[in-house]
Amino acid sequence: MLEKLKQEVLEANLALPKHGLVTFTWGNVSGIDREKGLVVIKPSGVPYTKLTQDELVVLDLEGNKVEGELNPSSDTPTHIVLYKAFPTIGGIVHTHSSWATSWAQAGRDIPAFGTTQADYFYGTIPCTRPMTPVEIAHDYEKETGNVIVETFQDISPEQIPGVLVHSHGPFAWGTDAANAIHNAVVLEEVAKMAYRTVDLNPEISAMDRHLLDKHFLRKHGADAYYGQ
Ligand SMILES: O=C(CO)[C@@H](O)[C@H](O)COP(=O)(O)O
Repeated sequence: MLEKLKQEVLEANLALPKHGLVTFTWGNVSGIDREKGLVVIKPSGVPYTKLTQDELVVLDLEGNKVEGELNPSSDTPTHIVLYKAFPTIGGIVHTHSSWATSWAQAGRDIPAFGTTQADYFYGTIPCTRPMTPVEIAHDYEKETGNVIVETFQDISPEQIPGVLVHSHGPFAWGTDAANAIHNAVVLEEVAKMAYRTVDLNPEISAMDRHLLDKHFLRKHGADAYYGQ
């Protein structure tokens, strides 16, 4: 079942340690087959060095396990909420990557200070509000998805393919698992750059809108400024 998607999700999970985005078993990647309404995700707590395609878990969008012997990632409810709320995304990555997690723990949005961020994020990368004691006690992982959706009520997930979950860490997404990994790597890099930017110049403000538009809106399409 879903062999091609499983291969994509396995490769994306194995890319997490390769890119230095995870320590031990932290983090997880999933992908979705929209036609079948099925999600493939990493099993919970399994070391990446030992992860195999057969250990991936398949679930439906109600969270019912369809295939797999192991328990799915503990963050599965978050992934499912996001797949339901953001119908154009095909893959989701969660990490505790150091720089992005530091912004999440500080409860800070990451403003767009430069073209590196502007090429992938059309402005500020938001941090969610803190969750309430009731939300935490009720179903932390599902409520994490809900607070991300709340944060994006006026933001396009295609234009800002990532978020910082307050007191937890980053989630990134994309058209598929590989694209979500790409956005997760960029998120961590711009989190590092932004910290150093503010450290070098505490008075710095977000980048000029015209430059942001040029880079985000003109990076793709017929008159793209970048690539072949
Ligand atoms: O934040 C947490 C646990 O507190 C999770 O995001 C772990 O980092 C990954 O959990 P699994 O995907 O292995 O269940």
